[in-house]
Parts: sequence; structure tokens; C-alpha cells
Amino acid sequence: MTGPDDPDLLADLRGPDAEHDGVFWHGDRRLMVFDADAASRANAENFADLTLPDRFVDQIRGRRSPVVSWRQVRSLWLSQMRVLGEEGHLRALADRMAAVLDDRRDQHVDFAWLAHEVMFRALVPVVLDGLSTSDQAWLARDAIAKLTRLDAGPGGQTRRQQWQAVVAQAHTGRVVRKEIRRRARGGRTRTDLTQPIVDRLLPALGPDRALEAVTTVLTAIAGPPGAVAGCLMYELAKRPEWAATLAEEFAAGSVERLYRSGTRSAPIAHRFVKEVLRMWSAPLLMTRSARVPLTVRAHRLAVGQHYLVSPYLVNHDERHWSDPDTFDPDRWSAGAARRPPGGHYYVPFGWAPTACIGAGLGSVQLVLLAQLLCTRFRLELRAPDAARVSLGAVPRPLDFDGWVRPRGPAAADAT
Ligand code: HEM
Repeated sequence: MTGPDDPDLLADLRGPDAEHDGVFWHGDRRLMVFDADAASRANAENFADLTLPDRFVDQIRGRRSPVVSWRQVRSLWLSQMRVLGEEGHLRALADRMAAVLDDRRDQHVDFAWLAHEVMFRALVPVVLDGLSTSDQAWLARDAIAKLTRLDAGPGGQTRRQQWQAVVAQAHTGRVVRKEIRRRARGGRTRTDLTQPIVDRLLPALGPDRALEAVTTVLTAIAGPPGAVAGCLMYELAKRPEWAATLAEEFAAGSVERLYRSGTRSAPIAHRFVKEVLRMWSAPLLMTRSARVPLTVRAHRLAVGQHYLVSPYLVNHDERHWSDPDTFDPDRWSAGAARRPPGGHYYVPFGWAPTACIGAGLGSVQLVLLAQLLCTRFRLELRAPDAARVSLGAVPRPLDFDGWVRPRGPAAADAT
């Protein structure tokens, strides 16, 4: 767990949160909306009619662009996500994760950063398939720069890091723009999240808004998936009894079945993943700007005022969860003593209508990662007793470094 001197972004918020039942003003007039019902309602009202901003060229010329609702963009992605969750795509996703782990084998690594790398690199082709190695490397550099900024906090980056971040972001823009243009000219088609945007929405969106849509997903896969994966590695490393239970479950089934039926074929691993997602939800806080006048439990927000929501605090709310700070995958078993309250009290993927489009794939990917770590690889920690999780912008294991080792042939055969 978190050490007393480690960062805790929520330290000043827990007291007022309990005192005011989850809705209160904090500091410079920002409303904290940590109550599950209030957060869900505020998000629904705020984003009910979300449309994309006008194109840049139209803004300059004082014209209106064709109206495209965010719902249209999301619905194309959600359909494509179903295809991307099929057997062949899951196998390819797992192969890409295994390749990153294999590449780092026997080197001294920070596991929290490794987790980001494994998740992000494996997910890039889900968003933009078929990129050259050097273009993929630019996307990874951009993601690392964003994560470094998150990790360092405001003003915590050196000028060199800031400059590298600008360069990486510019290159990512160039890579995505080039790929959209190539596909629009009738080049190759791919099964990824960019293709339906090009095929179905490009004329209405225009190139700059299409670029914005694709980079939104690239940003989304650069943070929470890796943060949660780092915590999954942490929980597996700290709880050998759970690692052994999961290894047994994976050995009893085949990995091919896992690709075919996803989380269904590994119910214990799925419970473990659900609990990691609850216990270590990322990000800790999300800032929203009111797009319409909002009233949250009699607190009024004018357009442009900010409010903050927290999947983490909702998932740890003592009013709804029993022993919320205890890591207990068994709470997800049928008939468990600590029952989850269900519904919108469990929000590791946020709230409709902007809830994560990758919730299903993200969960399966975490199960696949657990499978790799219980069967083909193992983590050897440099200082097992020192490892703990701090609560910065995202939950982050500290002193969590060591070596990825291959498992013996007997364990590999079990896959
Ligand atoms: C375990 C993995 C993941 C976690 C924990 C996670 C978590 C989140 C959270 C908390 C949000 C904010 C939702 C809100 O605004 O209320 C979000 C949004 C989003 N996520 Fe994920 N995510 C994961 C995986 C993925 C994957 C695999 C993809 C796509 C390949 C993805 C794409 C997105 C997108 C596009 C959004 C923005 C949705 C919108 O604004 O409409 N995420 N995610």
C-alpha cells in the first residue's frame, strides 16, 4: 500500500469528501463531484449533445462546419471494437505484448514503465494498423513524453523534456495525418479504429477533425491501460498465492480458448482483473468544463466552470463498498460476503455518454497480460518488500523494479 511520505493526490480531498457526502467546493472554485449518482448525472447532462468543434479553417473564415456529433464517432468505434475483440485480433494483441516482454527479458527495468510500454505498444495497431517501425516509435515517444509530464506534475519537467514532448507530438500529428491521407486516396484498408473514421466520416469531419479524433484514442491508450497494468503486475508480484491460483486456472484451459471466448474462459483471472481495476482505478481525477449550466446537488456551475470527478473515489466509497481499501478479488464471486454494490458504483471506465470505448478490450488485455505473467514470464523484484503504490495522477507502483525472467519449459507447455 501507499507509504506515509509517498504522493497522495487525494490526501486533502478525503476528509471533505466524507463530510459533504461527495459533493463540495475546493480551492479555486472547483466543484468536486465524487458521489457516484451526482457524477453520473453531471456527465450525462454535460455531454448529452456533444458535438465536435468547427474545423480550424472554418473558424478562421467565420463559417460553420458540418455538424458531427461525438456519438456518431463513438458508435463507429464501438462497432469496430467488436471486430477487434475477435479471436485473431486477441491472439495478435497477446503476441505483441509477449514481444515487448521478451525484448526486455533479463534487463533491469522499472515494471511500472514496462507495463505502460507493453499495453501501449500492443494497442497502437488497434488504433492505427500497418505503421512503419519508425512511425510507431514516434507514437511511443509521444506517449512516453505525456506520461513523463503526468508523472512529474506541473512544472516538473526539464526544458529538454518539454522540447522533446513538442517534437514527439508534432511527429505523431504528421504520422496520423499522413496515414489518413493515404487511406483517403484509396490506399490500403485496415481493421483498426482509424478506418471507419476515414471511410464513413472524413468528408464531414475534414482532415483536422479526423486527426483530432484519432489522436484522442492515442492519448486514451497512453495512460489508464498502462497504469492499471502496472498495478496488476504489482498485485501478482505481492500475492504469490493469487499468482499460483491464476497459473492453475490458465494451465487448466488453453490459451486458444482465451482468445476465442475472452474473459469468460478464465473467471478467476477476470475477478482478479476487476478488483485491480477497482482498487487502482486510473486516472484518479478527471477535470471537466461545464458545457451547459449545471446544477449538482444545488451547487450551480456556469458554462466554463470546472468540476472534478474521480473513478477512484467512487470505487472506494465506503457508503457503498465494504472494506473498499482491501484488495479482494473474491468480492466478485457469486455469494461473496463483500458484495459489490453494482451499477454505477463501479466505474473504472468512467461514465456514459463518454465512457471508455475500450472497456471490453482493456479487460481482456489485462487477463492476457496476467496469463503471460503466470505462464511464460515471471517478474523478479529487486526489493520485494519495498514495492508499494503511490497515488499521483494515476496509481503508480514505486520501488517496483527488477527483471523479467522466462519461465521454465514446464510452465510454457501449460499454455
Ligand atoms: C484497462 C484499460 C483501460 C482503462 C482503465 C480505461 C479507462 C478510461 C477512462 C476512465 C476513460 C474516461 C471516461 C469518461 O470520460 O468518463 C476512458 C476514456 C476513453 N478510452 Fe479508455 N481505458 C482503457 C482502455 C482503453 C482502450 C483499450 C481503448 C481503445 C483502444 C480506450 C479508448 C478510450 C477512448 C477513445 C476514451 C474517450 C471516450 C470519450 O471521450 O467518448 N481505452 N478510458
